[in-house]
Amino acid sequence: MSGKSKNSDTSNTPALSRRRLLSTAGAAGATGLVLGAAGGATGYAATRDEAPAALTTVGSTEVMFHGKHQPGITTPLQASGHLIAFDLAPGAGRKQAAALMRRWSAVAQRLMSGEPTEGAADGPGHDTGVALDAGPSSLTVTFGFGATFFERTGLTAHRPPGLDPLPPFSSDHLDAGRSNGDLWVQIGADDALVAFHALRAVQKEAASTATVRWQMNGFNRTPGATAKPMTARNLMGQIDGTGNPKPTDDDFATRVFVPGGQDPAYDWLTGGSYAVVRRIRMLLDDWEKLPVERQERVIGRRKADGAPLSGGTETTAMDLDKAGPDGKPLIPDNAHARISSPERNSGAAMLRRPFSYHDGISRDGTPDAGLLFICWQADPLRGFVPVQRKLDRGDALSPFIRHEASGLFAVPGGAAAGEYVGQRLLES
Ligand SMILES: C=CC1=C(C)c2cc3[nH]c(cc4nc(cc5[nH]c(cc1n2)c(C)c5CCC(=O)O)C(CCC(=O)O)=C4C)c(C)c3C=C
Ligand SMILES: [Fe+2]
Repeated sequence: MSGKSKNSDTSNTPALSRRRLLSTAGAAGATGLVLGAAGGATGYAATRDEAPAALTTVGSTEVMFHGKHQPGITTPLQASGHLIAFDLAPGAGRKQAAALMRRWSAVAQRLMSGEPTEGAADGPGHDTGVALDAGPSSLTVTFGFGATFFERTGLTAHRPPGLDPLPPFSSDHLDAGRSNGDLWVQIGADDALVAFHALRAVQKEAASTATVRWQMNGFNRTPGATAKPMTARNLMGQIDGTGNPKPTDDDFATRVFVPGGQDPAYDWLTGGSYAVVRRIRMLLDDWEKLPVERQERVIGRRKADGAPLSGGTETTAMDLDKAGPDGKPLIPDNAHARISSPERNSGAAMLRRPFSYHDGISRDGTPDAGLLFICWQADPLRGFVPVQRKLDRGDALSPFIRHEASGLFAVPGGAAAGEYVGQRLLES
């Protein structure tokens, strides 16, 4: 696995990075927990010359930048994530946006392969050194365009209908300042410093072309923290992601990626996808007061192992018709998993790929924590929108969550070698 892409859609020959060759972080891989314990308490300082050793799988795993689809969509969840949205600066139009996408793509490619950025010491491309000792660590950088990007760049004829604004939902408590944006970048990595390094590089390259509109930070479980790989848990403690479409499903690609052969005006989006981003706060003080059996009825699945309340294991299909001895359905009528299931939504499905977030404690003492819900689909009107409409009308989870920010972005297909992301739109 070492040095190989985990993303089959973007897999390619792995590059041996300079950073990896110079790395002394391999010592962490070799000594593992010992370094973890000592390093954590006292910091680590080499006391004698130590031969560089191979990086662990976590550090050395590289996801390819070039490919049919952008990385960060089917890539396994990473431990650390940053979302950042930009607005084009006054006076910046199509030409400046194209130059920015070219710069961002070059930076993303270098960082994802474990190389530092390149640039003059006093320029935006100057590497900050934050990730110097680390390998690629499954870094992905994914770029998207919001509806307003097309007006700003004079490309409204190429704005796809899938970018029409999301409808309002009764449960929305949206903060406009933390919603939408001309450009959106999703960064994920299995090392927090590698992810932060990429965030700074992306922000600095935006230079005078685009200004930050909002930025959010998230996390997931660290690879290796569980005895076996498993579906992630969220901050409510639930196993979250079980019902996701699987890359092995026959209809996976048609559900998640925009097909070719549509209106030529939107050809640039072939192989791309739409990302719906929602910052959903969890009202954890209320949730944690519920006994586990009630929590399980809210979702319709068991907390310990994610199995449906109709029986079986996590991977057993939910039996929505199965009733208990009292004649009532074992998976309650308002259970979140029932209401959101494709079976109850004319097949509507999406690939959920979230990060958890914790932004500290609010003045009232409650944690500002929840889910940076990101879902991917070929068409939001056949993915997020119908499902959220239905959830909005009677989901048992609703009293325990609050949608606080929202974004919808068209994410172009992956860049071919020698191309930058979005080139097919910006040079159409
Ligand atoms: C509109 C889409 C969805 C929002 C918003 C949403 C928020 C949300 N969900 C959980 C926790 C769980 N969701 C689960 C399943 C599930 N959720 C959605 C959609 C939205 N969730 C779908 C399509 C599904 C899959 C349904 C199916 O096919 O069975 C589950 C069960 C496990 C799983 O399948 O992933 C949990 C748990 C939270 C906490 C949350 C907002 C904070
Ligand atoms: Fe859900």
